[in-house]
Order: sequence, then structure tokens, then C-alpha cells
Amino acid sequence: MNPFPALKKDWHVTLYFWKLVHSMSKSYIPLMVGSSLCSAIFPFINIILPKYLIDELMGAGREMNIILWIGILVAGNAVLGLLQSYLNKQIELSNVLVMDSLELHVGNHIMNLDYESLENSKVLDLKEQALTPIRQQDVIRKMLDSMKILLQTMLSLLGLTALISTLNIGIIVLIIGMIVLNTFIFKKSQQAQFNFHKLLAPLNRKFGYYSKLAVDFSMAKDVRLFGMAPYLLNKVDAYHNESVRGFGGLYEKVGRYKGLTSVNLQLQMVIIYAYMVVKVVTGKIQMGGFVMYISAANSFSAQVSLAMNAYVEFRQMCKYIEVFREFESLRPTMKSGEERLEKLINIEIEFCNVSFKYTGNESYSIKNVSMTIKNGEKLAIVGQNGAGKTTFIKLLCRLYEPDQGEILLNGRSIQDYRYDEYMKILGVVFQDYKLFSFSIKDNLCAKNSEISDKEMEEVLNQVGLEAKTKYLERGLDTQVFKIFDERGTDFSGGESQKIAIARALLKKSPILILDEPTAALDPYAEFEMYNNFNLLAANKTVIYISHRLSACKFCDKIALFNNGELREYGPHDQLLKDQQEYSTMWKAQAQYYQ
Ligand SMILES: Nc1ncnc2c1ncn2[C@@H]1O[C@H](COP(=O)(O)OP(=O)(O)OP(=O)(O)O)[C@@H](O)[C@H]1O
Repeated sequence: MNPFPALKKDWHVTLYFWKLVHSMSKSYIPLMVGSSLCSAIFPFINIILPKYLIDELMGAGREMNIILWIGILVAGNAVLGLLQSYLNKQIELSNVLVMDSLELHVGNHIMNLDYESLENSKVLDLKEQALTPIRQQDVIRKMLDSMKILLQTMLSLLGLTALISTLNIGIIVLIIGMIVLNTFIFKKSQQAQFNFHKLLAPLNRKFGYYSKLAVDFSMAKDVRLFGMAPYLLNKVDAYHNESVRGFGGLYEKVGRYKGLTSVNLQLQMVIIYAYMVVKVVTGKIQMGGFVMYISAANSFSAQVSLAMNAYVEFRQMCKYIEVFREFESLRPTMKSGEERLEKLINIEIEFCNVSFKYTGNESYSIKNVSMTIKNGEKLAIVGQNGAGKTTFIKLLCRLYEPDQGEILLNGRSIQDYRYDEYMKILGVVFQDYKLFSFSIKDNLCAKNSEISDKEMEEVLNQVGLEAKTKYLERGLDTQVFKIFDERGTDFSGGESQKIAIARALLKKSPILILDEPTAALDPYAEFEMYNNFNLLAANKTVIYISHRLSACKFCDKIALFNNGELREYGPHDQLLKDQQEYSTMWKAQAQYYQ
């Protein structure tokens, strides 16, 4: 087997890793070099100086010399010990900094990936394989430690080789031979662990999902009402048992490897001691020399073993870092141009023969849809469940790219515009909108400090939430949910939806998209919302999806989707006259109100 390609790969991974660490902590490398130097010098004080002390004690026994050697020994240990603990403390601090920065780095990376890729099971498995070892097996710290140990041991070994060679170079050959054998065993054990964790990744993801469901507060209602607890616990238990079985097998294997290593080490020490005793008995070395060479041999053995283990660990960690690098190298693939949007006044959207299929699906969720939405138009999108309404909106929001056709904004593909500027023209409330455990203010406009409290209060008033927020002790600074603050507030489903609508309105975007905007609202609130609609969304282009057809009356146009196709399109009265699906749906709903 040619080791060079593997070494070259590790070299690239190491360079990548250092750049990553250096971008997070500039002081890490100098600290590491300093600490390694310190640790490398340390053993020599306790190997060489005692020789002179023992020889003095067993020879001339001069008091001043004895005191001098003891003084140098103690002072050397104290100075190096203090320096080393200072550097180690600084390294520990840098470790914390690196780990925290890495979490930030990962979060930023994931938030910038294509939305679509986050539903792709290959990407999700890669994410799991990349992040689980980093979070659960301390890969970054182990990589840093192994590199530090490698540097330190290399320096120590140079000195120890020079020292032991003055007696017999064969000792070094013996120690290295034994350690190569042990490293081979250690490597086998590491490989078994790596393979095991790779296999464990998909299982971990499922285990994590079910365990999270069991403790996730937002799931607590459904879990209780549908009696899901035994089902969830069974799943968690099954995955847990599978994982425990796997770990049991792994530890048994690792234990066997460790036992074998220990036997080899004992054998090596027996040979070295026997050799040294013969040297003393035959008068080749003094007692001081015996102690020095035994210490040097022990230290050499320990340092080589440390270096080999560190090297194997380093290579092992390189594999994890390699997976992390692969995950980190994922880039958004969706096209995003540089066209500016600032000066657009009138906005016209055009879907031109747009078709779209979700990755892994057999059929298209949007089929050959063409439609123009004029500036300021109010468009209602209706259709049965699964007809493609939300997908239509997601395409407009650039969460996915059409497979065929294109979506134009004022005659140019929406992909040509800068993504950040394009997002500014959309105020969206999806069916599954989320509120955050932040203050009400931050939920409304965390990003935009230009929006005043007064404006927020006005919009909350318009969406009918002032009665709730006005009497809150800390007003807009009240926390949503009680997760971090027991004085926080919980909103009902309808109130939450109103907050989400207020958030979209405060974005002051020219296009407002509401997916089931009144689904959670009571009849008064719904009536109020529609009455206010023209005021709330004056001059805006509004697209909203609704199963409540009464809302369609407020709209200029209605688009009816069926099985991904745009089947009917026109004003309410026109579609009623056409006597097709819209008219049937309208009548079906209307009869319950007569
Ligand atoms: N993330 C996804 N991955 C794969 N298929 C999806 C995904 N989201 C939706 N689909 C499929 O695409 C089709 C259209 O879904 P869409 O959510 O657009 O329907 P909808 O008209 O909004 O339905 P509803 O009224 O129930 O909200 C459905 O068949 C659905 O199963």
C-alpha cells in the first residue's frame, strides 16, 4: 500500500484545519508551539540531572554540589511547570473559543445552504456524519491535542535518541519495533470505532428525532391527544437497544486490543531492565548512569508510544475533519444574480410554463403553470389539499428552482436578482410559520432597528392584537413563550398568527404572501382582517392561499390549482359563471352559511 496519497490527503486536511482554527483563534498556533517546546524540555531535567546528583551522592558526596544539583532540579521543574500550566490554561481558553466559534461557523453555513438541500437525506446524513463526532467525540480538541503531542514528542525524541545512542542504539530499535506493533493494534481499534460511528450516523439521526419528539414541548399536545407516548418510547427504546448492542460489541473488541498492547509493553521493559542490570554488574555504567538510561529508555518508550498514538489519533481525526470539510464545502447551487432591485417601483410577476418536481418525487407538483400577477393585484390561490398551492409560493420565494420554465420579475428571471434584495420585496406568512423565544419586538423585526415601537404598536393594532399586548407589563419587550423567562407570554394559535402577519406587514415589502392567513382566526377576527385588508395591504401585491372561499370575494383574481395545474384563472364572478370546479367549491361552502 502506498502511504503517500494518504499522507498528501492528511496534509491537505491539516492545512484546511489550521486555517479554520487560525480564523477562529489567532493565538492558538503560537501557544501550541510554546507549550510543545516546554513539554519537550521537561523530561530532560528529570532524566539528566538526577544522574549527577546520584553520582555525587555515591561518589565524592560534596555537600555544596548536592545542594546545587537539588536546587537546579527543583528550580527547573518549578519554572517549566509554571510556564507549562500558564500555556495550558491559555490553550484551554482558546479551545473554548474555537469550539464556540465553530458552532457559529456551522450555524452560518447551514443557514446559507439551499433550503432544498436541507430536505435531502444525503445532505442530512453528511451533516450528521460531520457534526456528531465533532459535538460528541470532541474531534476538534483531539485533533489539536494530537498535533500538539506530535510536535512535543518529536522534539523530545530527538534529544532522547542522542542520549540513548551513547549507550546502545539497539535499545531504540527494540522500543520502536514494539511500538510499531502496538500502533498497528491501536490503529485496528480506531478503525473499528470509525466504522462503527459511520454505521451509527443514520441510526443516531432517527434516535435523535424520536427522543426529541418525546421531550419537545411543541409536540406535547399531539403526543398526549393521540396517545403517542408508548409508540415514541418503543421507538426510542428500540433504537437505544440497537445502539447499546452495537456499543457492547465495539467495546469488547477495543478491550481485546488494549490487553494485547499492555502485554507487549511489559515484555519490552523486562528486556531493557535485564540489559541494564548486566551493564551495571559488568561495570560498564555507574548507578547514576543506570538510573539515567533506564529513565531515558522509559521516557523514549513513553514518548514514541505517545507519538504513535497521537499520530494514529491524528489520522483518525483527519478522517472526521475530512467529512466535516466535505460538509463545509457544500455550497448553495441555486442561481443568484447581481441585478439590483432598489429602484423597482411597479412590480409585475410572470410565471412562464413553470414545472417543478420535488427531489425524489415521481410526479410534478407544479405543471406547466403560466400566469401574470400585476402590480397591486390581489390574488387568491385555491384548490384541494396537495394541489400545489404552497409549492407555487415556495417557487416564488426562491426556496426551490423551477425544473422547467421561469419566473420573471419585471421581465427578468427572479434568479438574476441579488438574493438578499429579492427577499426584501417579499413579506410572507407560511402555514407553518414559527415564532421565536425572543421578545415580541425581536419577533416582529429583529433585523430592522429602523422600525419604531410606535409603528409596531400600530400594526399590532391593525391586526387586532393590541388588546393582548397593551396590558403586558413589559410591553413589546415581553418574551414570547416561557422557555427562558417565566414572565414571558404564550399566544393562542390565532394570536400567534396575528403576530406572524404583523411581522410580514412590518417588513414593508411590496409583495405580501399569506398562506392560510385566517385559518386560526376567530370569525370576528377574520371579518376584521378582511375589512382591514385593503388598508393593511394598500398598494401591495397580495397573494394568499385560502380554503375559505369567502375571502376570494376581496380579491381581483382567483387561481384554482388542481393536481399541480392551473385549471381556472380570473375574477370571482367570472369563475362562478364558468360553472367549473371553483363554482362547485364555492356553492359547496356557501350552502352551509345559508
Ligand atoms: N418538501 C416536499 N417534498 C416532497 N414532496 C412535497 C414536499 N412538499 C409538498 N410536496 C408534495 O407536493 C404536492 C403539492 O404540495 P403543496 O404543499 O404545494 O400542496 P397545497 O396545495 O399547498 O396543499 P394544502 O392545501 O394541503 O396545504 C403534494 O403532493 C405534496 O405531497
